[in-house]
Amino acid sequence: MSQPPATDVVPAPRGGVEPDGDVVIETRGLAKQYRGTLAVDGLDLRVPRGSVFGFLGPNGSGKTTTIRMLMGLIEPTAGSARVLGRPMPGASRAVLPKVGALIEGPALYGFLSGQDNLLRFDSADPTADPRTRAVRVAAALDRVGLSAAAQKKAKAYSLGMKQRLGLASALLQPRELLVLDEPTNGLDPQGMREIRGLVRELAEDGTTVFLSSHLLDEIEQVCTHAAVMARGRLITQGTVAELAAGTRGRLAVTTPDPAQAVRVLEEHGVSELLADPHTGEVTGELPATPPDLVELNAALVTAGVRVRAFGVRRASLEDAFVALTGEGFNVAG
Ligand SMILES: Nc1ncnc2c1ncn2[C@@H]1O[C@H](COP(=O)(O)OP(=O)(O)OP(=O)(O)O)[C@@H](O)[C@H]1O
Repeated sequence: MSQPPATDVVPAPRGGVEPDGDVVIETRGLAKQYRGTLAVDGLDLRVPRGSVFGFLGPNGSGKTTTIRMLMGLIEPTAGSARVLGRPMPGASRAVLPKVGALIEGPALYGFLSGQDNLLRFDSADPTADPRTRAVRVAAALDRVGLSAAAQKKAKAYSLGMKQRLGLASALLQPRELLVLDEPTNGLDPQGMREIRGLVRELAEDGTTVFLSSHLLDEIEQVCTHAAVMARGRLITQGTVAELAAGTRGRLAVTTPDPAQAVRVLEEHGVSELLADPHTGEVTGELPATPPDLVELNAALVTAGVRVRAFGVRRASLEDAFVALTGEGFNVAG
């Protein structure tokens, strides 16, 4: 039998990112125009295989529209998208069986049990083998921790349980890629923790997970990589560590003398100073060559500023977002 010749030629990484073969989602100039709204504008996205990729942006920034194009549910106005190396929507039939997707909440029948919902999903899949159906449904329920509630009607499930059942439906078949649109939306902190734990476990098993969120701390907690969207445009993408390292971190001083503190800090090169009159906290951006923090603190005290707390806050993705867009990460409705 003839084998393709072995080759050790690996395509050169472009711009420090993974070679093409290791990218599960790639878009070029992807755009979607609705009447009067450019929902997605010239998107170049690269999602490395094996990553937990956070697709981050305030409400209305174009995340769902992008996901719908990636899943072949709507046609782009311009540009192209490849998922698992194949063009979308053209190759939907070949690609979608390898992708588990949960978009805008699971569509469940409330009057059916969790188990019966999954049996129904599975029988609607023409590629699913009916002989192994019961086993696969049981395994999916077990995977998301719903075995004990399998016989309960879905309408009696909590929101978190419904979301987990939705995830189970995406896990009935082995998947190379999971696409989750705002998987923790509306969940309480416990429900969020459960979903985050599940996402981590799935990633450990080798599934690439692409999840959208408008919650920065969620992305920081669970994702290895992220892309930041604002108003339909990609602001940046990379590893979460790289994104957060793009900002220097903010100095924070708590004091009953904020006006004086602002003056002293300004003299020492601290910029973008903000004083919160309610908490007495003064924050600011340290200069590129930061002053010695011990001396800075001493300068405040010498100038008569009473210092309750003093420190540098670790740069977060939120800082990165604010630095990149010049706007706060407020959910824009
Ligand atoms: N079917 C549609 N027709 C017209 N405009 C739309 C349609 N779908 C989305 N939009 C608009 O496109 C923009 C992007 O919406 P999209 O839902 O993709 O954002 P999002 O980041 O996913 O936000 P959310 O988290 O609120 O869903 C918004 O201004 C929205 O109003």
